[in-house]
Amino acid sequence: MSAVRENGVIVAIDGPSGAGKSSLTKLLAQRLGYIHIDTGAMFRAVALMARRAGIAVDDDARLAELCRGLEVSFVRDGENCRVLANGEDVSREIRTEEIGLLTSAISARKPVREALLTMQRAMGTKGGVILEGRDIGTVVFPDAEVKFFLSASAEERGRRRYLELAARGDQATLEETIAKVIQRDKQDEGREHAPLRQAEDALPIDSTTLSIDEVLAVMENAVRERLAQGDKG
Ligand SMILES: Nc1ncnc2c1ncn2[C@@H]1O[C@H](COP(=O)(O)OP(=O)(O)O)[C@@H](O)[C@H]1O
Ligand SMILES: Nc1ccn([C@H]2C[C@H](O)[C@@H](COP(=O)(O)OP(=O)(O)O)O2)c(=O)n1
Repeated sequence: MSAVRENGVIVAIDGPSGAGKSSLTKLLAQRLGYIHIDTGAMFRAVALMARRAGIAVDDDARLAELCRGLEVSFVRDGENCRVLANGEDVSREIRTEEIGLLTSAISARKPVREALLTMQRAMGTKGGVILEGRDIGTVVFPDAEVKFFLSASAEERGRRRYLELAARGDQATLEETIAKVIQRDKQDEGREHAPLRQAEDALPIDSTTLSIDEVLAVMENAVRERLAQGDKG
């Protein structure tokens, strides 16, 4: 059990694409007054900048150089959070399915993981943060006080992503979207460095048949129970 941190505890929410990590992290952060750290957005920013620079996904030397010169920051914009890469608002560009697939490949590269690991630990060490991603509870903050592993069936996650894309005018079919979700799962789970997996001490939540509010209630209760324990020393 780690010493009480300056700003509160660290909450880790890991899980596959479409499980609800971003939605729940945003809501839980609002409920707790915590900072929301979208680590996926950080990897997406790297992928966007690499594509712009024409860097191949396996060119580790150039990816390492890119990361050394990259600052990813989050700026509150009312209810939402803007993602800045070296000061440029890339919030929309990083959310395309093309960047999502490219990110899955680039995030498997060791120099990229090492660079973002340093940034993520610097952002969260004092606590009072909720980090969402694939390896928060296993690699970034193995001593996080509260860990969740949020999942859902591939079909349900594909359906959610399909509805999200359709709302943005994307023409992808449901079948195509489910296939892409499964492809990303395989890439995220099968890579050598920091693969997606459930931490042994994470609370698993299968959201396949749960609403966002039902998942939020489970998460908020678990965090408040842990905070109460901390008060007892
Ligand atoms: N439990 C749920 N039930 C129904 N829809 C959900 C649920 N959780 C998330 N969603 C929806 O699914 C889509 C993907 O959620 P998101 O939070 O982006 O997942 P992730 O960050 O894990 O990829 C969003 O449109 C979101 O509103
Ligand atoms: N901590 C993290 C976060 C994301 N990634 C990788 C794996 C994902 O395929 C991409 C994009 O992550 P993101 O969370 O934005 O993707 P989803 O919203 O879950 O579809 O980045 C990672 O390797 N480690």
